[in-house]
Amino acid sequence: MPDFLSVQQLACERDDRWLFQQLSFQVNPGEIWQVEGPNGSGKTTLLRILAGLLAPQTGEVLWQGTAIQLLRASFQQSLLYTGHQVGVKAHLTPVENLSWYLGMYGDVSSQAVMEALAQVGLTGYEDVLCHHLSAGQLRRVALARLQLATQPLWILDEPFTAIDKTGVVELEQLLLEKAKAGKAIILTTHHQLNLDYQQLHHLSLLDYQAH
Ligand SMILES: Nc1ncnc2c1ncn2[C@@H]1O[C@H](COP(=O)(O)OP(=O)(O)OP(=O)(O)O)[C@@H](O)[C@H]1O
Repeated sequence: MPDFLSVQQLACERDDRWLFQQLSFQVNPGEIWQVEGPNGSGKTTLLRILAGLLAPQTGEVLWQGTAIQLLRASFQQSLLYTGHQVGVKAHLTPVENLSWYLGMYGDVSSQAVMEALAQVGLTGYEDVLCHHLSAGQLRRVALARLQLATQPLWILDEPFTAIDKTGVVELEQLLLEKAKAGKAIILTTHHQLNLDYQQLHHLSLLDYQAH
């Protein structure tokens, strides 16, 4: 049985500078991987490579044994990727955003959408246009997607940005619950995850810098 996601000998150069070299690791269901490193060390770049949005100079990413660039659509169907931007449409309400987003992955009942919004603390804001919401509330709309996401692999770039203390604890618990249910989660955050979980791994990009 091949690894779920296998990262092999990646190297990436930006502006004549190697961000990382000889970077290999394997991700399996139930694992959470926190990618660490200072500003500019290449965390977002690595996540974009893992999501198939950027090609590395060398190395490859295999999804269940096959290089992701050969899989394209089937890999994208298996992946939930959230970038730096919240990816929420300002001219739609939270309900409309979630319905639109989830519609791409199949039917989700409106009750499930309302429950997901309630779980991220947006009760009462379901039908407010998103451009009237605060930065943290917008981030929470994006996080409501995680409540409903069915993809087995999650790649989350800075999901804790703009989230208040209560939201941070709630998001940590959500990630834990989903990992225990079998999701594989790779994320970046400058926040120290407060998770007592044996399958939490730390990957420091400082260990893969060129010497
Ligand atoms: N499109 C691009 N073209 C050229 N260089 C880029 C591009 N995007 C990022 N870089 C460079 O790559 C390096 C790594 O950037 P990246 O965004 O991956 O870092 P990061 O570790 O995620 O940083 P932060 O913690 O600040 O979010 C930076 O030096 C940046 O200037």
